[in-house]
Amino acid sequence: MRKKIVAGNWKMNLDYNEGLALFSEVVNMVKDEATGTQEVVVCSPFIHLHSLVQLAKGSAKVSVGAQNAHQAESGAYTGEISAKQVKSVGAAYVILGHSERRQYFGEDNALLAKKTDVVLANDLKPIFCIGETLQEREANVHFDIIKSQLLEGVGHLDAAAFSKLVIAYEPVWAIGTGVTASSDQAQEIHAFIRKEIAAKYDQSVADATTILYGGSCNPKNAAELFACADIDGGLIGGASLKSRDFTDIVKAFN
Ligand SMILES: O=C(CO)COP(=O)(O)O
Repeated sequence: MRKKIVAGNWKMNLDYNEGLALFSEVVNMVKDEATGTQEVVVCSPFIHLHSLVQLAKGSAKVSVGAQNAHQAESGAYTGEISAKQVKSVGAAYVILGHSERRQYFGEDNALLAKKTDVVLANDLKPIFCIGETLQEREANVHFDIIKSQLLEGVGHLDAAAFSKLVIAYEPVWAIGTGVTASSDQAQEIHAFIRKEIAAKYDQSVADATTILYGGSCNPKNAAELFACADIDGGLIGGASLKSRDFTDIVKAFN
């Protein structure tokens, strides 16, 4: 069956020492918790990755991920980081397609398809984000948007490659706003995503795909969201910056 995952996305927060201190607390707190969460992933800025991987050694449950990788294997791309470089420090995951990358850095589905290929070729697991804006939801085109983000971004993969992905549904209107999708709204979209995966591949691929919810997820609403049939965990922004809140979300799977 699919894995239950809680992932933190620190975004562009925390200096080096702050990140190490927070991560050490999370590793310690998560260690002893009885929870249905099978894997805890922390997606940090690049500067932390190597040290976090070292700190995570010995923790069966905690993995480390990056928040982006360039679509080229290597080359003259000043300021960029490749998937191979991320892999070389021992990270396991890379977030791709986050709405902040789509919005502020112009990443579209075609570019994200290339990034997905390079990330997979380097034996890293993409956490592939999709989700509609408020205007798209109000215009009632959110299902079309989500379907095209899914199919144009990762629909070119064969079933074996697709099965390495984690999908994250993050409605843009819920990110950092304090407005969470209701559990009914989130479950509706998660079930839709799973149905689309089944249509593209088959039911066994769909049933095995972890689909995370992200957007103002916090210790108060996590249990209700995670109890939904098609919600397999969370991608947590703001609340991942506080060890107690993040660990309480990890504990919300019971
Ligand atoms: O964007 C997110 C995670 O990737 C969600 O952010 P918040 O949890 O801060 O709303």
